[in-house]
Amino acid sequence: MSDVMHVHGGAPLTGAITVRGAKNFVSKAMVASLLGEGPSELRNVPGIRDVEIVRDLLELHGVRVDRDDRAGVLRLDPTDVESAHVADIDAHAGSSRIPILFCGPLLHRLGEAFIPDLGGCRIGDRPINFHLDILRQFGAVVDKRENGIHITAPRRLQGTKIALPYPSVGATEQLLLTAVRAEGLTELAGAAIEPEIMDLINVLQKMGAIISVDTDRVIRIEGVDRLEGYRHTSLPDRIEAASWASAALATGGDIDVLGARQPEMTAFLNTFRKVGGGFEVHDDGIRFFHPGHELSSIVLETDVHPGFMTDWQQPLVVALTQATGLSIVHETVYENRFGFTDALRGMGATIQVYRECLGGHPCRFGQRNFYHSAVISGPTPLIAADIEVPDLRGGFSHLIAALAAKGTSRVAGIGLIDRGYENFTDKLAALGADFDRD
Ligand SMILES: CC(=O)N[C@H]1[C@@H](OP(=O)(O)OP(=O)(O)OC[C@H]2O[C@@H](n3ccc(=O)[nH]c3=O)[C@H](O)[C@@H]2O)O[C@H](CO)[C@@H](O)[C@@H]1O
Ligand SMILES: C=C(OP(=O)(O)O)C(=O)O
Repeated sequence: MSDVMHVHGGAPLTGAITVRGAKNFVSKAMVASLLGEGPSELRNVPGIRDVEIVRDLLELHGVRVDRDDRAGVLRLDPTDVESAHVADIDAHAGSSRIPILFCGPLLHRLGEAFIPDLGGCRIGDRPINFHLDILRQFGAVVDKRENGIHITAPRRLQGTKIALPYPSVGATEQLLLTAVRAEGLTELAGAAIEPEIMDLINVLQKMGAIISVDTDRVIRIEGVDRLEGYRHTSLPDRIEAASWASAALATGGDIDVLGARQPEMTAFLNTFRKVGGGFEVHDDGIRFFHPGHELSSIVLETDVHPGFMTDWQQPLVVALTQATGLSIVHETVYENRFGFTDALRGMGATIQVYRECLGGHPCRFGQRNFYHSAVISGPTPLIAADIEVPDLRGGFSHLIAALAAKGTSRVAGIGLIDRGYENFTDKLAALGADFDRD
């Protein structure tokens, strides 16, 4: 399929679509299957590229993967896990953030692992220093190579006490996937507590792990000698759900997001309401709609859970171009997540980015050279343009902008969006969008 879409915008998106399992959970649960003695079964798995990447990596390590795409079921059998050939793994360099999470499970099973350089969205430097510090504290030896890292465990990994300088999602998952089979107790202070992490803890507990989570971001794990396979149904993708909600608002539409759930989206729903968006939580999902009157400008800071998630920011900014007055958005999780606003400016949006922390609280990126605050002045009608998709969420935001804009936009690099949005062109068609993807 072509990587270019021609979008004939200017009409509201209306109708119902379904979201399935969360990109940021399913890929981790797939890695967790490596820890089990027997097969695991994961349900509500979306057909996105990140799932394919992790499936390939698991297969390269000897995991047998059977899938039923329609039903969204993956069966993962790690009985014959073996070291993969470095050259094969190397081919996955730059593909996603997930390979670094193979460290703990592979060290427990094989005593060594080669991890290719990571990919994922280029929205900041995204170092892996917390991950490596954690692994070293468990007793692993890390050797940096040209295209990745080689990591070994000269003896069984030992439980340890760690405090994270920032509640990193990936580093918390690294710790969980390593501590569950390490010898003795592990305590993590300053842990991330995103819903996807809580669902990973559900999976690990089903496998036989002993994990407790305190309300003060402290997680304690008692290592065990053996874990079994699991059967689990993924929580829904709250980022995809919020993306469609923002699309409804930006295009003046009405989208029923089947599968979306309220508990993981509290912070988003509060903000959506403050902007003036309407929503209705029902048994099968959440319906999001434009209220038919003016939208309100807001002041917003992204944050770790339970705050307003950074991955919700880019789609919502498009909707804020249609709100009356000045909105301020302070991005505190990534230092470089406003690059996508260049294209929006080219489409008629009035958005200025600043180095200062404008949201109210100083963050790690203040007084440095990072344009991590944005002021959006609206409402401004959007006009069609030629756009190049920069990353996953920025790309979806550009699509929303093209759908809201009158005229025909050419959106290139659309394949990047497949990494995290299942069948998005079918869903757009179901919502009445007018486009060609040749
Ligand atoms: C696949 C996946 O689940 N991706 C999500 C995950 O990314 P990911 O797990 O990569 O994000 P982190 O929570 O680790 O990153 C948060 C911040 O910590 C910094 N950091 C992180 C690790 C480290 O070793 N050193 C360090 O400095 C990062 O540069 C960033 O500024 O959580 C992010 C925050 O909710 C989401 O935006 C991503 O969608
Ligand atoms: C930043 C994201 O993903 P990743 O960590 O996979 O790059 C995202 O999903 O918005």
